[in-house]
Amino acid sequence: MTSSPMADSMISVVSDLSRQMTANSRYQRLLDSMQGLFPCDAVALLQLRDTTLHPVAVSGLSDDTLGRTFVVEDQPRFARILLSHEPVRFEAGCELPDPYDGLIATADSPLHVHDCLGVALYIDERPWGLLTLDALTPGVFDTINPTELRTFIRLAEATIRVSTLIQSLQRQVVREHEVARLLAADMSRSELIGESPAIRGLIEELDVVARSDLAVLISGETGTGKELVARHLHAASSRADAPLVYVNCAALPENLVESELFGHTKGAFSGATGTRSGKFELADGGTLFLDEIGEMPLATQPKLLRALQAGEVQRVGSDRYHRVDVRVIAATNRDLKQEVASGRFRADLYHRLSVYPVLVPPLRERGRDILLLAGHFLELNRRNLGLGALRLDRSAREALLAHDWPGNVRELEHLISRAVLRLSATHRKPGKVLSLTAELLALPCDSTTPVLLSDVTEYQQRSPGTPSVLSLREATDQFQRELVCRVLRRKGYNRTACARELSVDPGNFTRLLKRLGVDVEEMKREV
Ligand SMILES: Nc1ncnc2c1ncn2[C@@H]1O[C@H](COP(=O)(O)OP(=O)(O)OP(=O)(O)O)[C@@H](O)[C@H]1O
Repeated sequence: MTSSPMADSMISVVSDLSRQMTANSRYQRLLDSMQGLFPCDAVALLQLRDTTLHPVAVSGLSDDTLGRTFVVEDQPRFARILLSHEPVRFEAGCELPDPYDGLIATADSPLHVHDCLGVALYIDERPWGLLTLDALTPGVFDTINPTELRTFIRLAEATIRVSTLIQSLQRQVVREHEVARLLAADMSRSELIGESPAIRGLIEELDVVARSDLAVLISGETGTGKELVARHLHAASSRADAPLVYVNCAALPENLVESELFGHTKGAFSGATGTRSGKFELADGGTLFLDEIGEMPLATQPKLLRALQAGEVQRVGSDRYHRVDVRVIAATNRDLKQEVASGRFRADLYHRLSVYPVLVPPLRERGRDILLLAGHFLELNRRNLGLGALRLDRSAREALLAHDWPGNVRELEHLISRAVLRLSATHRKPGKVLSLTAELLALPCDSTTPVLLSDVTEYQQRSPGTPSVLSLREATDQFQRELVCRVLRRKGYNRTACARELSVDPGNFTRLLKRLGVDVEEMKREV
């Protein structure tokens, strides 16, 4: 039995359908079969995205063709092919400009003698893109059998259909994994510990507002538990089975804000190597938590406001809008009303976000909750370090209750972790109940940045010029100032990079600079 070239090509393309390969290789193999079957010097497959054609596979055209795009409006040949449901042929003498002018890899004769043929491809009745064939020999397309061409086009459409289906399933799997990861993180930490009237009142209020979809603005000093409050709200809401997506507005680089929040299409900007969903899309059906909202630059606030008002987002580089169903919770340790008054925060965005304002009380107003929380952190550390029972002795309890906690619950958490670590280094006997004393707690004056007491002592010994009468607070500040300046210089005055290096939240880092009186702009000028 003899086989025809058409039958061989069909068998090759059809068997590729059931093979595992990337969309690009699938398309490339389709074009190779096409070039073997029909007399031509170049073939190309172009995908229509909005109003532009993007080459996704080429054969016989110069390598850079894949990096180009063709605006349909500027290319009358492509426009004509897209409008037709039949193959469109452009004879050698056709006056319309050739989009591949200069791109045919083997061309050594003048381009105007080309024969071109193009076919629009349809997937689910909608135009997907087009296939083009170019030949250097005029009239060569006369020999093409129209039935074979039609058969091949249907096969090409089936290949594209399979490929897009596989891609969308892969995207769905990636999204589901991401959602599952976020859900697991949500489940883990949303319990708010506290029995004081301040915390009981807060929890009652949260349980009421959780049932609604109102935008909540959580305010409170640093480390009071605003993120935990957001987790609690989400976990108690009807959206608990959908993700809570976290965005740190202080850490969003200004040039990437839009792409982080709304996503981007492939090639939207240099570095955008693939299509990516933004935080809004990831939070669809769930909650978007905008932490440190007060740090969001004024220039980006209108973009956020627009998305919140319209309930739809546009990926960077795309003309299309996606509807999203997102509940927004924002948090700040700034006085946002004051920020509005001084022109640093937009009033309209403030009103949009603060439909239901919630204030998280500072730790110093929670009375004996300090001891409950200390017990909670002791237990966490005990488990992590595999220790036996741990307790606070009387001196430790009194010291904890007497301190005014400028760094709030986070300060307490760090303090207990350090003390347990010190204790575990010296007492390793199994089965013994270990007691934490006030001395071991070594309560610092400020712990927004966890600096060890030993670091400060070492600093004082290293700096002969430092007067020995420095208080612990002064010595700590001086040590922090020097450390911060050193890291700033090393990191080219990039605050985000410095915050990362010092393991400090970027918002806290900015506040630390302010407190220490470090003026980055001034430092730059001095260089
Ligand atoms: N009531 C609480 N019960 C248990 N843990 C708490 C409580 N409040 C805060 N924490 C813990 O204290 C730490 C700091 O809390 P969180 O990060 O929520 O504070 P924050 O107010 O968002 O801080 P920042 O203003 O710096 O962003 C976290 O580890 C959190 O789990």
